[in-house]
Amino acid sequence: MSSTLLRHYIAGEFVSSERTFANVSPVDGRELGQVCEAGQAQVNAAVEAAKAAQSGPWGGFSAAQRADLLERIADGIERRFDDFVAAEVADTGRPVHQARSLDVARGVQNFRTFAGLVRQAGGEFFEMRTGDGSDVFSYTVRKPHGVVAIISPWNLPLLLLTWKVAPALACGNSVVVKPSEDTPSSATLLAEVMHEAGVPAGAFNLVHGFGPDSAGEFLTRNADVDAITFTGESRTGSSIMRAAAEGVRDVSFELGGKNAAVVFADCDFDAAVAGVLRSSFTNSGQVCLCSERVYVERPIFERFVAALKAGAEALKIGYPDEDGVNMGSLISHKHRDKVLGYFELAHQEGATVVTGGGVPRFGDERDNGAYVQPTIWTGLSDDARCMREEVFGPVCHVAPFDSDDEVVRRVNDSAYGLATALWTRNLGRAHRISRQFRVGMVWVNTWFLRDLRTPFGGARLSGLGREGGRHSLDFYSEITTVCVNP
Ligand SMILES: NC(=O)c1ccc[n+]([C@@H]2O[C@H](COP(=O)([O-])OP(=O)(O)OC[C@H]3O[C@@H](n4cnc5c(N)ncnc54)[C@H](O)[C@@H]3O)[C@@H](O)[C@H]2O)c1
Ligand SMILES: N/C(=C\C=C\C=O)C(=O)O
Repeated sequence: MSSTLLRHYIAGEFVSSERTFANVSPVDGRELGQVCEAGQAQVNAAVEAAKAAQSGPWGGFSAAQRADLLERIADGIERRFDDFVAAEVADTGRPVHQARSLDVARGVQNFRTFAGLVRQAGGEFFEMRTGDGSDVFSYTVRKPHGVVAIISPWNLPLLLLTWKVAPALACGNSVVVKPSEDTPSSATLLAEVMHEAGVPAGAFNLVHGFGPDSAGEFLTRNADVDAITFTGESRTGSSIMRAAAEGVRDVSFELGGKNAAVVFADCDFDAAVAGVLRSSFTNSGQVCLCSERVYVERPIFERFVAALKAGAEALKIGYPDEDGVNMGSLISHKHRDKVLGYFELAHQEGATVVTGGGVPRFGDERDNGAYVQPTIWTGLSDDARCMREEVFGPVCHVAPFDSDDEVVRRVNDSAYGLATALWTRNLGRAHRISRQFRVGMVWVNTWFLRDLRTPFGGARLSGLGREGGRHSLDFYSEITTVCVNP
C-alpha cells in the first residue's frame, strides 16, 4: 500500500477527503495511519460514477469478459498475497497463518468461483401449448440491477467484502463498497488491484467511513442505489432495511448469530473437542458462525468440559507472527470492553467460569492491545442474557442435555438462526435432527467447511436471503422473462 493515508477510490481514481480518522492497531494500541472519511459529497460522487459506468464500457462487457476480469483480479490478489496478509493482520491482530489460509485465500477463491459460475450460467427456457394449439416459448435473461451498495464488517474483512464484490461484478453491476471503519486496509489494497487489473472506471468504487450519519447511511439512503447487500449486526440490518425501504430496493443481509454446537455421547470425542475449540475460539470468537452455546449429552458432559478447558488453556495467545500462536487480539478496545461487559454480566447471572474470564497480562506493549482470555462458562440458565445475546468474543457456555427432542428445542429457543454444528457417529440421527434446527446451515462432524456453490445465510435475526452459487447470481441479477408467440 502506497501510503499510511488510506483514500477513497471513486470513478477510477484515488481521492482524499478533508476529514480523516485514525486506524489503530488492536495489538498494541499504536496508530497505524489515517483514513479518509467520506462525506455526503464523496458518497454521491461514488454512486454517480457507478451509475455512469452502466452506460459506459463496463455496461457493454459480456459475461465471459466479466469472468476474465474476475480472474485478473484474483491473479492480482495472488501477486500481492503477502501485502493483503499484512493489511489484514495490521488491522485485526489475527494470526498470520489464519490471514494466509482463510482470509486472503478466500479472497482469491471468491473471485475465481464467481468467474466460473457466471461463465457457465444459463437462463431458463419453457415451452407451452396454448388452448388454440399455438406453441409458445418463454426464456429468461439476466441483467444487472445497476448500482449495488456493499457494506461489510470487520471480522473477516477481505473474505466478506469479496464474497459480495465478486458476484456483484460477475453479474455486471457497478459497486460502491463501504468497509468497516475498523478494517480499511485490505479494501484499499483491493482497489489498487482493481485499478491494476483494468476494471473500467466507476465499476468498482470504495468509500471509507462510519455507519450512522456517515458514509454507510449516506450510501443506503442514496436513491440511485438499486440494491444493498450488508453483513453485520442484526440491529444494523434493521436500520439499513428502514433506509432501503425508501426506494424499495433489493436487500441481502448476513447478520448476527447465537450458534449452538451439539455433542452427542457417541461422537468421536477427540474430534468433537478439537471441533468445538475451533468453533468457539477461531478468530478470537469473532466469526458469525462461532458456537457460543455448546450442548453436551450428559454421559460425557463432565469429561467434555474438562477436555475443552484443557484445550482452551493450551491455546497460545500472542503476536500475529509468533510461532504456534492460536489466538490474537480482538478487533478494538471498544469491542473488547463489550465482551468484558458480558463477562461481568455472566458473573451476575450466576455463571461458573471454568477457565478465562479476563484479560491476559503480557508485561509488554500488548497490554495496550485488545486481548481477552479464551473463556468457558457453565451453569447459566437458558434464559440468561449471556445465552441469548451475541457476545462475539472468545467465549462459550457448555450445558448438558438428555434427549434429542430436548436439545432441538433448546437450540431453536433463540431469536437467531444462523448455524449449528453437530457431533455424532449416528448419521441417521444427524440427518433426522439437522432438518429440525431453525437455522440456515448445519455442519455435521465439521465446522465452517465451505462449498461456495451452496446457499449461505440465516433465518430470523440472522439474515435475509441466501448468497452462494446460483443464489448469488439470482440476488445480483434483475431477471426478465420473455414469452414469444411465434
Ligand atoms: N451472517 C454473516 O455471514 C456474518 C458475517 C460476519 C459478521 N456478521 C455479524 O457482524 C457483526 C460484527 O460486525 P460489525 O461490528 O462490523 O457490524 P456492524 O453492524 O457494527 O457494522 C457493519 C458495517 O455496517 C456499517 N454500518 C453500521 N451502521 C450502519 C448504518 N446505520 N447504515 C449503514 N451502514 C452501517 C459499519 O460501518 C460497518 O461497515 C456481528 O454481529 C456478526 O455476527 C455476520
Ligand atoms: N459468508 C461467509 C462467512 C461468514 C462468516 C462470518 O463471520 C462465507 O464463508 O462465505
